Amino acid sequence: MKNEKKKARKEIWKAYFRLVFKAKVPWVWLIIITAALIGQSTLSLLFPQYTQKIMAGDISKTVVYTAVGIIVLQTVMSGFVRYINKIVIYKIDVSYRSLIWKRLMRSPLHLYDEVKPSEMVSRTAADTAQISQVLGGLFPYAISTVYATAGTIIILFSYDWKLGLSVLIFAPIYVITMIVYGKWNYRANKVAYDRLAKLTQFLSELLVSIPLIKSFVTEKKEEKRGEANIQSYYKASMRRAIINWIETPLVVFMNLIQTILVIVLGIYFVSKGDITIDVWIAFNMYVAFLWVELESYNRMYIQLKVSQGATSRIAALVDSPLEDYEQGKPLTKIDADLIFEEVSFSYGDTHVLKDITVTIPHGKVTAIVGASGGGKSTIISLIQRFYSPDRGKILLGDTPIEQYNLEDWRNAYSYVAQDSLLLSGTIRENIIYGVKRDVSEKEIIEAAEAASALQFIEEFPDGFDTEVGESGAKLSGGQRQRIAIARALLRDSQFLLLDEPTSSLDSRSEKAVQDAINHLIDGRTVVIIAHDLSTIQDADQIILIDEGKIDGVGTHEELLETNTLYKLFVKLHVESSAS
Ligand SMILES: Nc1ncnc2c1ncn2[C@@H]1O[C@H](COP(=O)(O)OP(=O)(O)OP(=O)(O)O)[C@@H](O)[C@H]1O
Repeated sequence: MKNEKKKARKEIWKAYFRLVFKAKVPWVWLIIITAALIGQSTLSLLFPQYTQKIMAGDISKTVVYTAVGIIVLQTVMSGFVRYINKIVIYKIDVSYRSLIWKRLMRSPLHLYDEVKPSEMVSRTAADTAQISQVLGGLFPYAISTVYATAGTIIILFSYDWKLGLSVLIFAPIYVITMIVYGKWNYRANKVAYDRLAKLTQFLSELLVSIPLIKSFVTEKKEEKRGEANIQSYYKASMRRAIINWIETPLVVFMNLIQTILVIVLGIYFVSKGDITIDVWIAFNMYVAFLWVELESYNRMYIQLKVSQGATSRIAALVDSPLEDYEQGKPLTKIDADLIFEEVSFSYGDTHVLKDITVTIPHGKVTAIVGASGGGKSTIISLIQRFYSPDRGKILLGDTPIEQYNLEDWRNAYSYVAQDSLLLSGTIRENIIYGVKRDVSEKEIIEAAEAASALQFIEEFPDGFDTEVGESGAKLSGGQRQRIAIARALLRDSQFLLLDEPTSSLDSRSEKAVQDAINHLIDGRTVVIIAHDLSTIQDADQIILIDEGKIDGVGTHEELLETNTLYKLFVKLHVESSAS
């Protein structure tokens, strides 16, 4: 257990170390801020010496002006330090946010299976802010505080070692108390942070599910769940506030004991003639200074501990492998048969595909059919190289597909999903999204027309300049699908992957989208997951998938003759259409 803790501590330091070198940390600014803080501490260390001189009756111009100069310089520097510090923190912030954003764009899809999108949001926004506070704020302060503490202790001893010892004897009691308190305070902080993260996750998930909540009339239930989360965060915050508050009386109490000790000992030494009153006053100022420094260790410790969660999450993201867009054979077209050779695949422990061996012929339409959850979409994901098979190979002709450059591979096909997502922006921007060549207005109009989308687009007052809203929310499902088909037409890939593009539509929209699909698939290699009998019947080849295995391959007629499951599938389909 102890060893594990030690290992975890070592790991977290390693994570800080790695992160420092992963992003563009503004080293020059960091050095400037650290130097400025050390300069400020040096002024603080000098000031009591001039106070002492004045107390001893030396009111020469040099002494008075220097003392005033120190105060003025300190005030100016503290403003400067605060300003520079903000700059450093923002610069670090921006470099980590950019780094994380780039990694999120280049991370393989399975990362998103493991981490919820709302958590990704908090990694990009909140976790990065914590790291930059630590690297840009805490580390320079820690260096200058260590410098100031060492300086104060040396000066205290140089005044009078017995008085110095009286302070130092008391310091361990203070440090131990503060470590115990610090751990307690850290736990309270952590609970509050965790509950805030839970509340944020809850809100981001629920707010995109409002239609679901309304249609199932679960508002009251969700109100209660939300209220429970809000209250739970409130309680943790209150607890944290009380524990934070305890710090003040605790420090005041210990400060009092220390001050009494210094006063009593001071009176004793002054009365004995060992030290003068001015030395004693300066000594007291240094003791007060030391307390301020010791207090800041406690705050830094808590900040460091609280930031550890964020650090390890960001380090895990930064260390996870990225998709490689650079290596691999160049490819312009997918122009050979696609061959699955004994392909098996699992999502974690869920075995989905088992020993799939099949050929998707070039230039033909292949329909994949089968019961829900059988693994049809997974086949399309494997073709897109979102995941790699656990066993077996997928070949283009006789070359394994992972040998091709990934960017070329993904540029070589077009994909239309079950419910196509659009991005906020205009209809035009969405139609040309991902089309990597210049397209004329005429081409856009032609693509929209072929996708049976022109009519509804022209009915909008702003036509192609109509804003589609977040994720295309201002359009209907059928309209979104037709825009996605227009996009696929403009990409003009010879290889198409269509994942039940009409599944979520009513029969009128389905008809419009079906017309668009017929335009799209004409003369191309197509893999289409289909549920409508007309698409299936027209396909050159049908692959019937059942529970991750291939149950039959052939044309509609062949399968009707030979495959019991297919016969049942068609019978059910005809019955459901009739009803
Ligand atoms: N990202 C994922 N992580 C874990 N399991 C997954 C993931 N995607 C799919 N699955 C599981 O894999 C199995 C096959 O899913 P897949 O989407 O390939 O089936 P499908 O035949 O396309 O189903 P449908 O017709 O309902 O779309 C299901 O049991 C599903 O729960």
